[in-house]
Formats: sequence, C-alpha cells, structure tokens
Amino acid sequence: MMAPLIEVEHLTMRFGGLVAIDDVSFTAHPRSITAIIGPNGAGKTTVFNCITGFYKPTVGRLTLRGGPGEFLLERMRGHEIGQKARVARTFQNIRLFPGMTVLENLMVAQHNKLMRASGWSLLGLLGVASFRRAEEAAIELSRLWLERIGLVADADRPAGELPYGAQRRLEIARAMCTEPVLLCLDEPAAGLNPRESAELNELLVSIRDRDGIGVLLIEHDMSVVMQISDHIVVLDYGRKIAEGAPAAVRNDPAVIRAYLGTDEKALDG
Ligand SMILES: Nc1ncnc2c1ncn2[C@@H]1O[C@H](COP(=O)(O)OP(=O)(O)OP(=O)(O)O)[C@@H](O)[C@H]1O
Repeated sequence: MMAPLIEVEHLTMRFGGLVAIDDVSFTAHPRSITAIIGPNGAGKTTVFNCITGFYKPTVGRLTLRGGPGEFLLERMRGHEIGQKARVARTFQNIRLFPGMTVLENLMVAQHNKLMRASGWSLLGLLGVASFRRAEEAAIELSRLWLERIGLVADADRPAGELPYGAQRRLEIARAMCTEPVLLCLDEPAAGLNPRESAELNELLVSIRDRDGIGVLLIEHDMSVVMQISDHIVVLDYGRKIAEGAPAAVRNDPAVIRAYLGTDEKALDG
C-alpha cells in the first residue's frame, strides 16, 4: 500500500457548544477515491472545510504528503492550501463564472500560475517569453480538459448556458486545471440524472487512474459512492462509525442503523 496522501488525525471541530466533528481519524491515498458519507448534519462538509482551510480545527493534525512536499494543513491559510499544498475543491452549489465562456473558466483557474510566469509585472505580461510559454501551456491544459469532459464544441459558450451535468463536469475540470494532488468534491452528483451521473463516475475514475491523484468525495448518491469508491469513511453525529471497502460498509450494522429512519437513499446503489 502506498503512503497516505492525507492523514487526518484526531480531528475535532466545535462551534460554541456544538461538537460538529469529534475525534475523527482517517487516511486517503493517492490514486484512489475515498468517500465520506453519513446522514445530514453528520459533519462531512465540516471535514472538507477543515482540510481546505476554511475552518481552523479545534483539535487535530492534517498532514498532506504529495507533490511538492509535506504540509501540516491545520497551520496553513486557505489560499496556501490551494497554491502550495495543491488541494483543490468544488462546492455543493455550482460556483462557475456563468457569464464567462467555458474556456475562460478554465483559463481563470490558471491565473496564479500565469502571474507567476509574468514575474508579477506588466512588463512580464507584455513581453517576456516565459509568460508566452506559460500562456500556451495553460491553453493546452484547458483544451485537454475540454476534451476529457466532452465540451470542446462548447468552448466559446457562456458556462451558465450549459446543461447542469456539463456545468458540474466543468467545475471538476476547472479544479483539475490547478494541477492538484488532492481533489475534494462536495456532492458532485447532486441533481444529476442517471446518464449524467454515469458520466461523472467515468470522469472520476479516469482522474484516479490516468492522472493518479487522490479524490476525496462527499456524496449522498449511493450509486456513485458504491460503484467508484476504493474506501469509504462513515460519519454520524460527528463521529466515525465505520470505514472500509464499499461491500463491507454497506453491510455494516452500525451504518445501516445510522441510515434507518433517515430519508437518505438506500445503501444498495
Ligand atoms: N459555521 C458553523 N457554525 C455552527 N455550526 C455549524 C457550522 N458549520 C456546521 N455546523 C454544524 O455542524 C454540524 C455538521 O454540519 P456539516 O455541514 O458538516 O454536516 P454534513 O454532514 O455536511 O451535512 P449535509 O449532508 O446536510 O451537507 C451540523 O450540526 C451543523 O449545523
């Protein structure tokens, strides 16, 4: 087994008197899809918000080893976690720039890289060869991702005009254009029809197998979770109640109990 990409140890997050995450530990590996599941309010999004620096954990250590080195995420600010530790995320609600074209959305994601190549100066932007090369590489990466998500023909359309499923794929492509080592996806299948969610599965599997990066996934749609996850972590009321391979988790009595009496979809997706 490869060394973990991210190691979450004793993560605890309190909001006043409310314990949203209570001493949760788990690991996620490169070249694998790790899903975090659990009923509403279990603490899944809070785990993401701690990993991506939106919240500072009350207790816990979040170690990321991959790409450029080793990072203790709980000590870093959100933008550093994105740019230095190379963790990318998408959100439950779509956050594309709807008035920009599909291609522009992918180029904007590479803004930091381009500005670095310019030496952060106007002169650099106007004349320096390194900027031109970086710009060409950025266009090339955008084109590659347009192909991967099947949107080459839509490159010049405003992103807001795309069907919902295509917007979801574009968001994932945009995150991939930042060249992350860890990709965190918050409910990417929400609102998708069965064909779109099958396309999403294919895309995520290809990100794992072709790009070799680690995917951390919060998802309610069990047809996605059970089909593509390598490892599942189950939260309930802020605690980890189970983890393991899909087949084991699906038959775990504690997991079945946690889902009984909720309006979640059945575990047999
Ligand atoms: N900023 C905050 N301030 C206070 N309480 C919060 C905050 N963020 C989350 N919580 C609480 O923490 C608990 C866990 O919420 P979280 O959103 O992480 O759950 P979730 O598993 O992602 O739920 P869902 O599946 O509904 O998205 C909930 O009780 C929620 O109300």
